[in-house]
Amino acid sequence: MLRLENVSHSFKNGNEVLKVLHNIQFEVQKGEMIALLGSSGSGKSTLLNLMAGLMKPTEGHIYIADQDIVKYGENKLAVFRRKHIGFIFQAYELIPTLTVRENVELPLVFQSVSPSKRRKKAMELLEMTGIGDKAALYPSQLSGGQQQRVSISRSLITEPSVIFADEPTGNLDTKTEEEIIRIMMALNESMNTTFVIVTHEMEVAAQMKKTIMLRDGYLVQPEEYTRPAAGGSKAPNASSLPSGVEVHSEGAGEVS
Ligand SMILES: Nc1ncnc2c1ncn2[C@@H]1O[C@H](COP(=O)(O)OP(=O)(O)OP(=O)(O)O)[C@@H](O)[C@H]1O
Repeated sequence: MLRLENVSHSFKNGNEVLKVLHNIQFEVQKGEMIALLGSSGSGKSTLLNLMAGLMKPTEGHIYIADQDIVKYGENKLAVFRRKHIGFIFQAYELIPTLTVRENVELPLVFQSVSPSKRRKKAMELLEMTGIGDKAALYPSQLSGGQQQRVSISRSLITEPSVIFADEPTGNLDTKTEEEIIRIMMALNESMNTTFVIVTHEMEVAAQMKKTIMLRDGYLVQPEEYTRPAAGGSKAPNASSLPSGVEVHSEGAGEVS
């Protein structure tokens, strides 16, 4: 479903080249829900932008639905994104002048789906996320958790191959965070939608069946995440993982 092969990325600042991702390799199967965990600056957003086709990696290949999106030009990529990728953002990113239902419908407007079909599908998703009764309200009339349910409904309406959620509970209290995670897990089960959830919160990651961790741009094993590296920024190795946690770290071991 989603496969990264030897993905590396560097940013250029003047004459300086900063390598922020090193030989990232992993695979996410259809219907899986994984957490991408890492502290601030570890490279999570960069990796997310690459996987979502918003940036191109310096090296490597990214396959989504068996297509290498790295080879795509801008126009093809934009079409591909609309069809295959859904987003959930930390700050919800809802349009304040549209009602809840209209916000959820919006991605289908760009796909020229008829108004009655759009409305029906939006209402189904709002019922599934438990806010069908809020359809006629505006985002500002909703709590943070309710706004995130709108955003989740919107991300699902195009039936994307994969949904990338960037710190989806970052603005929410613990109880609401649990609700949102529970909703995403239920949708993952019932719709078999693939989710990649970016977070720096261990509590969120702990609820996922599979976790991928980044530190200093390398994939690492879970204990490496909390333990400071001896002797500076070293690429860790991966072995003896707790059950249910899958970490791939080919290429780790080099420090450049
Ligand atoms: N456009 C850019 N130009 C130069 N360096 C960048 C750029 N974007 C990110 N970086 C650097 O890349 C590294 C990884 O940043 P990234 O935003 O991917 O981390 P993150 O794990 O998402 O952090 P956070 O949790 O704080 O959002 C950081 O050292 C950052 O300074």
